[in-house]
Order: sequence, then structure tokens, then C-alpha cells
Amino acid sequence: MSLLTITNLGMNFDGFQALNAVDLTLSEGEKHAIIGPNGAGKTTFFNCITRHLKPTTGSVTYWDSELTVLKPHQIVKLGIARSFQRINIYPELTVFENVQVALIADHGQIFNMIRPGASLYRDEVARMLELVSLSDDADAMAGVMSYGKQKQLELAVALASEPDLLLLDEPTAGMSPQETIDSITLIGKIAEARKLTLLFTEHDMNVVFSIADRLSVLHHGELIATGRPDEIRQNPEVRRIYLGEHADNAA
Ligand SMILES: Nc1ncnc2c1ncn2[C@@H]1O[C@H](COP(=O)(O)OP(=O)(O)OP(=O)(O)O)[C@@H](O)[C@H]1O
Repeated sequence: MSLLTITNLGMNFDGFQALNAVDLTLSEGEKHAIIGPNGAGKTTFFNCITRHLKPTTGSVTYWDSELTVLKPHQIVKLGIARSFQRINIYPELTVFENVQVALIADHGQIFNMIRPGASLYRDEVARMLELVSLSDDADAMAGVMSYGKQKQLELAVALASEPDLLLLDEPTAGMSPQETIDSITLIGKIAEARKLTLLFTEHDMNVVFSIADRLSVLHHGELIATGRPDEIRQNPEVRRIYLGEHADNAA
């Protein structure tokens, strides 16, 4: 049985077809990249999976749960987490507090007035920060850290719900070349250690080809190819539409 089965997924925005009849299945433990030019529908695709958007057509099944009828927080409870293209942390809280808040929220204790929040999950937070190599930054104000470290923190926040499936929307966007390498190494390491299934969008082809087991290409909302990196590299339609200018880098 597939971990995620997407069938005939479509999203229409007031007459504009942003996603059209997308079919895709993911196996447990797979690292799958979604690539495609700007505006191809990658973020819309993610939003339909995590139900931040209600798709116009189709179904998304996680094991045997239909996600399109759920709310985003119910989807998190099933074991699916995501990061967003824009940084999504509390800049005025410390690194430690950001992860702590995520853990408290995940355990549904946000309204628990009996135990003060500051004492909760300290060991778990420390473990999470170690996992993303941010232990030394625990007391730093999140908003003043480097962009790369803010993305690492976002990863820790996403991991707080102990997901089995992690969706990352352009995890290295805006990073320096060194930050990109560090970040990808970290993501790969965490995915292996936690046996995560990873679905990610990414523009940097070096990143894509370094971690993806399989990839899918979206073009004008349609999924035009799915396969292993070598199959995608050699797919004539993909080369013509998208990879052409990057193909030499990716080879
Ligand atoms: N809420 C919305 N209302 C109307 N149109 C939208 C909405 N969200 C996205 N679109 C349109 O749908 C298309 C796909 O957008 P989407 O953001 O999913 O693409 P993308 O592949 O993630 O692009 P990028 O690589 O630039 O992030 C675009 O033409 C976009 O303008």
C-alpha cells in the first residue's frame, strides 16, 4: 500500500486551472521532488495536500485516510508536517521557545493554565535543537538569526509533531551556496534518521538531484513526468520544457 495516493487532483481559481488531473503515489521512505517553472502549480499542489486549499477535484489518501475532507490541524495529527516558502517562525521568541511552542501546540496544551508553558518539554526541545544543529543558538532571538538558521529552526518546528511525511516548499530558497549545502546535508541526515518520507519543491537542480529518489515535473498545472533522476534527465519533453537550460548542470 502506498503512503500517499493522489488521484485526479485539480484546483481551479475562478476559471484559472492551476492544477489539472494530477496523479501521484509516494512510497514510504521515498524522497520525492516536485520541480517545474515559476507558476507551474507546485505550492498549490502542496496546499491541496495539506488542505490549506480545498481542491476542486480529486482525492488525496494518506494510508487509508482521505485528506481532502479534513482540516490542516487534523492532517498534522495524522503525521504530516510541512514548511512554507516564506519563513514561518515567531521572530520575537527565542529559538528554544519557538520549538517549545510547537511542541505545546502539538500536544494540545495551549490552553492548559495549570502548568506554566516555560517548564514544558524542555528535554524534547533540546533533542530537537540538537537534531537540527541549533543547540548553541537556543537562547538567540529567532528573528535576528541568519536566514539559513531560521530555515533550520523551521525544520525543527515542523519535526516537533513527529511527522512520517514531511513536505518542504523550497527549503533552500534564498540561501547562500554554503547554507544550501549545509541545509541539504541536514535534511538528508534527518530524513534517514527518522525514516521520513519527503516531498519537496526546489528550483536548484543540484539540490534536487542530490537528494531525490524520484521526481515529478509540473508544467502549467499538469504533471508531465515522474521517474528516477536519470529518467527525468533523459526525458525529451522535460528537457525541452524545463531542464534544457539546466541539463548540463544537472548531469
Ligand atoms: N489563491 C490563488 N488565487 C488565484 N490564483 C492563484 C492562487 N494561488 C496560486 N495562483 C496561481 O496559480 C498558479 C500556480 O501558482 P503556484 O504558486 O502554485 O506556482 P509555483 O509552481 O509554486 O510557483 P513558484 O515556483 O513561483 O513558487 C500561478 O499562476 C498563480 O498565480
